[in-house]
This record gives sequence, structure tokens and C-alpha cells, in this order.
Amino acid sequence: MFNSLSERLSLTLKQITGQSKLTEDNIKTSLREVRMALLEADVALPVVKAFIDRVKDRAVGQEVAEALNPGQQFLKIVQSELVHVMGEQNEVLNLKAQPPAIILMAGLQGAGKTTTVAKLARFLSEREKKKVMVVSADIYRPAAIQQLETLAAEVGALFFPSDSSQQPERIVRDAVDAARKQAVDVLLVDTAGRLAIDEQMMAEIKALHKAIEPVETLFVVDAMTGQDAANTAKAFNDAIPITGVVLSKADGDARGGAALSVRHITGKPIKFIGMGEKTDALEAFYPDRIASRILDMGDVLSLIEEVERKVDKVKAERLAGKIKKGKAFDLQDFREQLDQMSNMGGLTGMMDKLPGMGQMAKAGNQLQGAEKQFHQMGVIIDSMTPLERHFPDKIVGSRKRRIAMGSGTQIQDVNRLLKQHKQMAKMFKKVGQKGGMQKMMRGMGGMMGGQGGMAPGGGLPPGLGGGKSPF
Ligand SMILES: Nc1nc2c(ncn2[C@@H]2O[C@H](COP(=O)(O)OP(=O)(O)OP(=O)(O)O)[C@@H](O)[C@H]2O)c(=O)[nH]1
Repeated sequence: MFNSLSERLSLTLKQITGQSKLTEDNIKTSLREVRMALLEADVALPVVKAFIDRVKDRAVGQEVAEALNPGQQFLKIVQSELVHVMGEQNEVLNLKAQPPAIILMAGLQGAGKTTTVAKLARFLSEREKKKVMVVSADIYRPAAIQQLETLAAEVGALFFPSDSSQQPERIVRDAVDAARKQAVDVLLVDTAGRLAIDEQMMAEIKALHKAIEPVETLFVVDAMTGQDAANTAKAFNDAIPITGVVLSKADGDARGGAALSVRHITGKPIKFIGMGEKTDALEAFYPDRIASRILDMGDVLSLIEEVERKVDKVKAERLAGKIKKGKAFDLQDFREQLDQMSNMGGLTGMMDKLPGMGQMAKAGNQLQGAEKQFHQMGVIIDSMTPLERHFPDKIVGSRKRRIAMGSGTQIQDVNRLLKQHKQMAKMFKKVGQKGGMQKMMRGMGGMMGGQGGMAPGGGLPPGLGGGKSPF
């Protein structure tokens, strides 16, 4: 995410770090570099201009903190201006309405509306404990209604059926009635996309807006379209006031132009970012956290939240208890650890959020190689019987060949997995015997489990933002 911008800015800021003093001259060079970095990231020109002016004013002005050197000082100003340009704070959804609170979703074709409706439904029901209903008013693409129905079932939201012979206005009015009768807290309304913002789209959505008076109107834009995303959102907002923007596909956006332009150009906040195709890949938009990611300073808070949400605490506690009691770490335990890691977005997903690791994550090939290997290990373990997973030492040569065949791998892959597991099991045994559990958990960043892994600040190695482990 935002790799190119982050790389460019990190380089620029490194250059100025060596300076003993911030002068008009060396600021000029650095500002030019920052400007170039922003333009290359496809940030809209008025935003770049305003950004550079503010950084310049503050850097040349009276902001000398004694504890900082000029490079750090400059970095601090750039960071706080990045936060400023993205809107300072996270803006939460406004759900204060006579139930159902209605959220109208709009966006261009393929922007990611339907996926975002499903993600939001999941977000609201899982995290906010709301009863959610979804409805599609897209009568032009029958598959869109079906797509929403499937996704609704996946995320456990109520689905209000509609079909392409109906009028969008009728559909949404009926959905509101149904939602009211079923005591639904939030009704999410998916609408048809268009290739561009045209009169027909606006007329239809205006009518819908009038009919249901949504408490939130969210415009979904594809982050990869850069500053165009901000301009499209502005054009839409000029016709119907939106309450916020959802930036989809931010996971594939190396530039960051949309994230940095939307607020300034539209005056509206980005409320969420889409970070993948799956229904759990939605993050609330925090300007300060995104600024840290852009500057490769990590986003430890998001990582901790993710650990808390995604790590299966029951399994992690069970493993911690097992090891403390000196019981064997078997292949089933190993499999569960692989699953936990994959839930966390794999190695690359985690690295991206650790300070200073962004560049490493970008170097990516090795990481991707490791991810592939983890995936392969999972498949191999799945091809074993429960007994084999529990007693891997008993797996004989002929079974290894069958396991390799069953998992589409080679016998040497199976051997490698068994060897790696043996080493891990040995380490766990030693740790269990010596009561060195705490030390090991701390060393492993607590990701492998135990109470410490789940506590805020305990999920990361000290020095990487995790602070003291509660162990
Ligand atoms: N990588 C990634 N892909 C996404 C994200 N959000 C949506 N997509 C993908 O983008 C494509 C289009 O998403 P849809 O949700 O169907 O888009 P839409 O706006 O409803 O499309 P129309 O109904 O045709 O206007 C799908 O392949 C989604 O899986 C995201 O945050 N990250």
C-alpha cells in the first residue's frame, strides 16, 4: 500500500536528516523532492500546492523543538501535514437515526460498491453488534442482485429480495418498510453503477435519496484511479451531498494519490478503506495511521487491533497451556499457527504495518516465497490423517510418498516440513520445561498465542512498538 510514495518520501527525509540546521536552502531542496513525490503519487495539484505551502510555513517558522534534530523536525512537520490533509481524525459512521439508519451506497461501475456493502454489513454486525439488512436497487445488472444475496448470506446479514422488473424507488421503499417491521438497526442500500457520472445516474440516485432520506450517503471510489477518484467524488457531491467516501482497493494502490486528495478536493472525509476482496478487508480510515504507513513508520495500532480481532484466542490460549504443561507441539498445532498467520494477512500484510518494515515488505520476493512455503505446509498437513498429525515420527516412507502425492508436492517437501516441525517441537518442549514460555512468546512477538499476544502492546516485540510484554 502506497509503496512508491513511501519509498520516495523516506529517501527525501533521509537526505535532510544529515543536516545540522534547517535553512531556507535545504528546505527548498527537500520541499522540491516532497512535491515531486506527491505529484508522482498522483496527488491533485491544488492539494500538493497547499501541502507544500503549509510545510514550508511551519518549517521556516518557529517550530524548533529542542529534543529534535532538523531532520526529525522536518519529518514531524511532514507527518502532521499528511494527517491534516487527510482530515485529522477518523470520522465514524453516523447511525443516530430512528431505526433503521439508512446508508445509501453509490459509485461508478466496478468501484467496489457491492463488495463494500457486504464488508460494511459484516463490520456493523460483528463489531457494532447491529442488526443489518441489505438491498440492491441495481435493476440493470441482474447478477448484481444475486451477488449481493450471496454476500449477504456469507456475512450473515438479512437480504431484502428485489428483481430487475421493479422500480428502484419502489424497491427501496419496500425495503425500508421491511427493515422497520423486522427491527433492523441499519439498512444498507446498494445502487447501480455507471461508467461516468451522467444525468441518468444522478436523476435516479436523487430520487432514491429523496425517497429514503439516508443518514449516510457513501461514495465508493477505486483508490487506484488516483486523483480522478477525488474529482469523481466531488462531481457527485456537487449534485447530492455525500457524507463520506469509501476508498476501495487501497491494498493494490502503490501511489496514494486518492487518499491524499479526497478530503481537500471534496471537503468530505474518507470513512473507510477497502484492503482486499474478502468481506473482512475493511478498515476504518485513520489519517494518522495512514500517514505513518506512508512514511514507513508503521501502523502498530491497526496491527494490534487486527491481532485482537483475528487471532483465535481460544486456540491460542489452549496452545499456551499445552506448552506450559510440557505437552507435545504436534502438526495440528502447527497447522493452527499457519491459519492464524494467514488470517492476519500473511507475512506481507503484517510487515506492512511494522515500523521500518515497509521497505522490507517491498523487497517482497523472499517474503512471498516464504508465504508460498507456509501455504504448501498447510496443504501437506491437510493430507495427513489425524493420527499422523499427532505422531509425525511414525510416518513411514510409503506414507510420505502418498502424502506428497495427495498434496501435489514432492517427498522432499514433506521431509522438510517434518524437519521444521521437529525443530519447533523441540524448542517448545525446552521452553515448556524451563518455564521459559514468557521469554519465547515475547521473542515471537506474542503472535503465536498466550494472553500476552492478545493484549494491546503485548502483540509485538518490544522495540517495534509493542512495549513491554505482560509476560
Ligand atoms: N483488491 C481489492 N479488490 C476489491 C476491493 N473491493 C472490491 N474489489 C473487487 O473489485 C471488483 C468489483 O467489485 P464490485 O463490488 O462488484 O463493484 P461494484 O461497484 O458493485 O460493481 P457494479 O455493480 O458493476 O457497478 C470485484 O472483483 C471485487 O472483488 C478491495 O478493497 N480490494
